[in-house]
Amino acid sequence: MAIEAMMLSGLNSGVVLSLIAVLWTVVWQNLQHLQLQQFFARHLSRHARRLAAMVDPYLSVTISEYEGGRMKRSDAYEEVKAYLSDASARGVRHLRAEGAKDADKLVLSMSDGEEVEDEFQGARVFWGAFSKQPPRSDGAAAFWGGAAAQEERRFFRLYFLERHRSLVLDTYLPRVRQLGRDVMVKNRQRKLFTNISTSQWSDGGYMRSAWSHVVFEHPKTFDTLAMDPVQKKRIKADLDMFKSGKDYYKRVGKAWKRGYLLYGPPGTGKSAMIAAMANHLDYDIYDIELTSVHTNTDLRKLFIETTSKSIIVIEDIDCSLDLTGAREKKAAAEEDDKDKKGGGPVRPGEKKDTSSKVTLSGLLNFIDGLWSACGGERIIVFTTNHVEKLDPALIRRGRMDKHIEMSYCGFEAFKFLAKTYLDVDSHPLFDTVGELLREVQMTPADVAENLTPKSLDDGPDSCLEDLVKALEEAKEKKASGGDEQDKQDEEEQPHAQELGRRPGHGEGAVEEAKEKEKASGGDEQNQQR
Ligand SMILES: Nc1ncnc2c1ncn2[C@@H]1O[C@H](COP(=O)(O)OP(=O)(O)OP(=O)(O)O)[C@@H](O)[C@H]1O
Ligand SMILES: [Mg+2]
Repeated sequence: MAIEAMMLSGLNSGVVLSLIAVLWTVVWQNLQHLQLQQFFARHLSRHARRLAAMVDPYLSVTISEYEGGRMKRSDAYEEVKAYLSDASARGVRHLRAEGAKDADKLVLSMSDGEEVEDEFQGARVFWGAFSKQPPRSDGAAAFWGGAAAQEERRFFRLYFLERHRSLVLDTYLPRVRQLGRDVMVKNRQRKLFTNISTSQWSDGGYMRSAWSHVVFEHPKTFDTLAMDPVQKKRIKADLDMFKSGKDYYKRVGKAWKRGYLLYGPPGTGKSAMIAAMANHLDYDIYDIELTSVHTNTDLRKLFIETTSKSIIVIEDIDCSLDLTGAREKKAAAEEDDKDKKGGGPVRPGEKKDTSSKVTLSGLLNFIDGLWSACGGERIIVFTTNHVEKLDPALIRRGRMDKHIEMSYCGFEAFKFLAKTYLDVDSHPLFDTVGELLREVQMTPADVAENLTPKSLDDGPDSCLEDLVKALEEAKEKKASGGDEQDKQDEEEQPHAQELGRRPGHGEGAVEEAKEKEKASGGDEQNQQR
């Protein structure tokens, strides 16, 4: 088709001949698997190349799917693929289809062996899509390459006339990448990744990717998250600043990442906040289940496989790792040592120790920018119900840059939820609810549940009555269970004293954190009350 077009446009026969020669070479490269070629290939393709060299003024640029020893997917390849997806739909007979953001739409790209023509400022260029079998690699390379190491190696090759060299290399290709990025944004389906247990990474000799994913479609946004409007505005501004901070991070020599610590009792909206952050930034989420990660090396591999524009989440960090008490430097160093010596990838047939050996030092290393050096634009979020249990080293500034307390529902948060769930700005029961919320602690999750209509007959009146009832019950329970609670607190006292903190829901640590934050002046406190 390309040849026909060239003839029609009246280009000289030398160009046509050269294109034939180039296409001939390409065809033969693609037919490598045929036995027939083994006989002719060596002679004919050499002649074709010689012919091309004599008359061929064409140059080519190859853009492969993987770069850097196949550990990292090439951004350029993805961008070219996205750019060509538009062009592909026009002139290509065989297309590959993938899902797009809009559930009914498909993103089309060229199948292997297809070719598409493009024109830029009077220069005509040709793109070809190819793939070849991966060479047999050793176990370690296959491990680090993951599933990708077993896949065919895809690449695009761009052909253009020598006289268009600088136009193509300096202007056209950067433009293609830029337009490709725009198409990617348009079609991007955000994903929620979860890590596969490391014992399944190497399954009967087949190296799997460390992550599996589903499409991320969480409806929570900052518009439906109940919290102090000033704090919400600040968090959004912080996220916006991060997203557009590429040059800033480069200038100050920091890895382009930011750590958030979300702490507070269960049901106060920590997970909801992560979803809102992902929706606000349009990022993917990588949810790391640390108990399924067996060594520090595995943790590094997981991190290397994350892509930029992502939020890496470790929920309930205090439950995932034994981080209580002082930092056991020696134990951590020993673990690290073991990890370096023998904790690496498990080969097929080897027995896997299933207990997690991820250490605090491994985790610190992970968030310290050492591994984030392999790519930018990543946010790391830890959540915990017990901030007092976390090692100070883990949450110090530079690691967890921003500490956000998510607390029980206050009157402002209640009014916000009433507006969101019931579409009411005021109601005679508001004052009663406000008073009760001052006396008992109820999480936004419980308030939201009470405000959710349970039948078609339910309206603001019945829902608010339900909430008042629930709050009164909680108040009674608190009054009758007060003595018991005091006893329990006394029992907990020794441990709390050991830690040098007051007992209870970690208020001591929270207060400490607040004081420190006041001193440093940099933190967010989501005081919903
Ligand atoms: N501040 C809030 N604003 C709006 N909805 C909230 C808020 N907090 C909680 N919710 C709602 O309550 C439910 C539970 O909240 P979420 O899972 O975010 O709590 P969590 O703090 O992550 O709890 P856990 O510590 O148990 O993981 C969600 O459906 C969420 O939409
Ligand atoms: Mg949660």
